[in-house]
Amino acid sequence: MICFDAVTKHYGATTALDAVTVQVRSGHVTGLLGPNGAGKSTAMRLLLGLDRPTRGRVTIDGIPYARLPRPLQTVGAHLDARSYHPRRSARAHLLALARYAGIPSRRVDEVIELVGLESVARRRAGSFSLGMGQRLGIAAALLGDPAVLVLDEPMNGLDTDGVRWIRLLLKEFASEGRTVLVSSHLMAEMHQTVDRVIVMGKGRLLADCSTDELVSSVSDVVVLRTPDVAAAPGLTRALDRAGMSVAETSPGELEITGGTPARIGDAAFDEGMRVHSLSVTPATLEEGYLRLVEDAFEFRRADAPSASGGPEGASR
Ligand SMILES: Nc1ncnc2c1ncn2[C@@H]1O[C@H](COP(=O)(O)OP(=O)(O)OP(=O)(O)O)[C@@H](O)[C@H]1O
Repeated sequence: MICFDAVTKHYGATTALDAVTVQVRSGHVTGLLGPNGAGKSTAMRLLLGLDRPTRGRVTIDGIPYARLPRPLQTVGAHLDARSYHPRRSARAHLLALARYAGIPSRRVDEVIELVGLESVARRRAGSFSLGMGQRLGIAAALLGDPAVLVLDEPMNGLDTDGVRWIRLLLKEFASEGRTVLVSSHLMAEMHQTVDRVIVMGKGRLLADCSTDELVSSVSDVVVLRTPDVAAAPGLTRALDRAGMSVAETSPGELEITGGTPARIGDAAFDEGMRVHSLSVTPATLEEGYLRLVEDAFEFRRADAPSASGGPEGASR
């Protein structure tokens, strides 16, 4: 388990992290989400001992990264798709890392196979595409067969196959009881990959919950189609009384939020309306995330006494 305990990080006048306390649990793929500048990379760097917190502590199973006896065998990290020597081959790069960490060289061939780089392993890494660089970075992260995996935007540059591959890899990793922390701006992909989310905004923790909880904070949209256009105003009033919100998007087509198809279908029946279709568009992680971030910052704008101070807001 990774623990951030009241972690603050200042860079001059910028507060990159503001008293963040959160845990990243084992056995889950946790998405670290937030707008640009939210503090995601800073959190990862502090976790990996690449920078020091101004206040607070970050630990991995109770130990700060710098004091881990075998760091590469404990935490595998991939922060940058181009973090290799361009003239070295992929295999030579991994061999050098393995030698440094006391990892047997046969593990290098294992991870090369695991990430699908066998055919290019002896090519200079400088000639790699962004996607191949991502695979090499992930190979390096997996080298020590670590219990914790930390990946910053690992899906960038990967093709559809590659994205699917990494999704399955991370899920399998977590199903073995390991800890996975992954950041990405690709919300549709995150929705399919992560089962927990940590959402940051302007250095603060906005949410720490399951993906399902965040998604269910926004409603599914139900679209009703009817040939009985004249009955639409009556149904709209009935649904409105029942606490749903309705928009007539075209004659005979209503877009309804806050209700289930069963409740809407029953209400239409009571109004004597024939219904030709009721289709549900499920809420997405992107919508839940956007609602959370927008609410957090609107709330602060309205209540903040000054630009530097504001209420704790939407942490939950
Ligand atoms: N080395 C640094 N020196 C000065 N300011 C920094 C440094 N690193 C980060 N910051 C600032 O800290 C804040 C958080 O940056 P960070 O890179 O952690 O955000 P992020 O959530 O990873 O953003 P992105 O999604 O754009 O990668 C930003 O305002 C950034 O400008």
